[in-house]
This record gives sequence, C-alpha cells and structure tokens, in this order.
Amino acid sequence: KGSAVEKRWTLNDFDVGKPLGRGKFGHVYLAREKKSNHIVALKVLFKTQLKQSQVEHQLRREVEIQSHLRHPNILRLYGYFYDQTRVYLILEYAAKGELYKELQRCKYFSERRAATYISSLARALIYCHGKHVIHRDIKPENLLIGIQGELKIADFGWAVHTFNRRRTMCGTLDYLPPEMVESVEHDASVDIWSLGVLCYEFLYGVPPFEAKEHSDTYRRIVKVDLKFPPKPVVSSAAKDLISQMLVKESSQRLPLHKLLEHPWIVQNADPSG
Ligand SMILES: COc1ccc(C(=O)Nc2ccccc2)cc1NC(=O)CCSc1ncnc(N)c1Br
Repeated sequence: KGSAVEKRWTLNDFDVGKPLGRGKFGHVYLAREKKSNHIVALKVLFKTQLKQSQVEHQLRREVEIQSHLRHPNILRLYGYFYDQTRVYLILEYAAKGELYKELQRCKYFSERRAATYISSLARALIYCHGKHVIHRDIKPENLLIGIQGELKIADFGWAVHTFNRRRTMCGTLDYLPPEMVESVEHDASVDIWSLGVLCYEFLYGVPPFEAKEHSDTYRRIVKVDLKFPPKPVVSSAAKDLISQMLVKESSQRLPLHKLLEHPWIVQNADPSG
C-alpha cells in the first residue's frame, strides 16, 4: 500500500496485541490497524538505544531501501512513525513465525523443503541484487514463515549492510565468507556463500564450519574445511550444489541464476516457493 509510507501514523491508529519473537533491538508486537483491520507486526525501538549505538542514519537508510523492496520472500516494511522516546516500524506479519524455531523443532529439513526454501531465497536475492542491495543477512534467525509456508527475509539487524555489525554485533560468525573473515571488500557473492551455509544447515541441522571457539570457526571458514557427515543421508546432488557455493574465490561461486537451474533445485524445489 504505497499510501502507508506517506501517511503519518500514530500509536492510536493501532490496537496492540501479544508480543511476537525476541526482537533483539526492540520489542515486536502483533497489532491491528484500526480502520482497515489489517494485522501487522509493530516493532518498537528505543531512541536512547538507537542514539547510543549511532544507528539512526542506518535505520533511515534501511527504511528508505525497504520501502522500495516488493517481493513475496522479503518481509515488507510498510512504514514507520515515532513519539518522544520510541521509533515504531510497521512490518508485515509472518503468520507462521520464526524459521529458526521450526529448524530446531524438526532438527533438519527434507530435501524438498530445503530446496524450496533455498530457491525462494535465491529469487529474493536476485531481486535485491537487481536493486543493488546485497547482504540481506540470510541466517536462520532472520527468516520468517508466511501464512502459506513461504519464507520471508526479515532483516532483524540494526543496519542493512554495515560490516562491523557482523563482527561485533551478533554471536555467530558461521555465515561469514572467507573475504569477510579476512576483512577484504565484499560484493553480492557474499550472499551466495551465506546461502550455501544456510542450505547445509537446512539439510544437516548445523552450519558447516561450526566449532567450539570463534578462532576455530574462522580457521575452518578460511580453509573452506567442508565435510559432509554420514547422517542424515543427503543426496550427492545437494552436496554438489553446496560445494559449488562454498568456494573460497568469490568469483568462482555458482551465480544465483545458475543455482535455479541446478538439478537438485529443479528436481526438489516446489515451484510456488
Ligand atoms: C522488514 O523487516 C524489518 C526491517 C527492519 C528492521 C529493523 O529493526 N531495522 C533497524 C533497526 C534499528 C536500526 C537500523 C535498522 C526489522 C525488521 N524485521 C523484524 O524485526 C522482524 C520482527 S519479528 C516478526 N515480524 C513479523 N512477523 C513475525 N511473526 C515476527 Br516474530
């Protein structure tokens, strides 16, 4: 709804309901816009917290970028408003909740489910790269599930592409490609690496370079120390795709449009995504 961005929203426009997921930098509530009865997720960020972490400009940039992104596999940011102490983000509500909880519940996904998720994420990333937006932070914690079971990339992060957020902000390094671990500049091919890590984790229930210590994870990533466990049994086509994505030289990684033509995706992904 294009009008949502121009309209000046206030908290009085919404009936606020139960708290949703564990929003890291703010609380997220189920809410209903009173006039349209439209159900949304309302994310509340505290201005003091934004100030002390100097992310106000990043938030403005993210809101600007997100307001132009329209894709079935990218969670919508309809608009925002603020009051004396808080900033409110009006988000699309993903009715089937957080993917990481579903992955914990199932331990790992079937090849059909994994391939369907990976192909829908690849299409969302192709769309983002077409708009010169990279690094949509595609780890399980940032993925939600819509009412039809479709995946939605929801950038929980503070900013869309700051490098330092990765290293300082979130615990896991598992998703960092070698060029980021070795902190050289990166491009859209970082998303191909992260998608390969995600595909592995969907099929095995753990990320490929997991280790007890950060230093060991760094070493395994830089070495591309990729091993496939004997259990659960995974097809060689799936392993072939993952091996073409987790390649150290970023220019040698399988391009996203080629991923959509890979036999494992063609044979396993549900076209409706
Ligand atoms: C487009 O989605 C976003 C866009 C931006 C930001 C954000 O905080 N940006 C930001 C915050 C501070 C500084 C700079 C950027 C966050 C999200 N998304 C989220 O936080 C997801 C909230 S949880 C949830 N949402 C819907 N349905 C559910 N069932 C659940 Br559970």
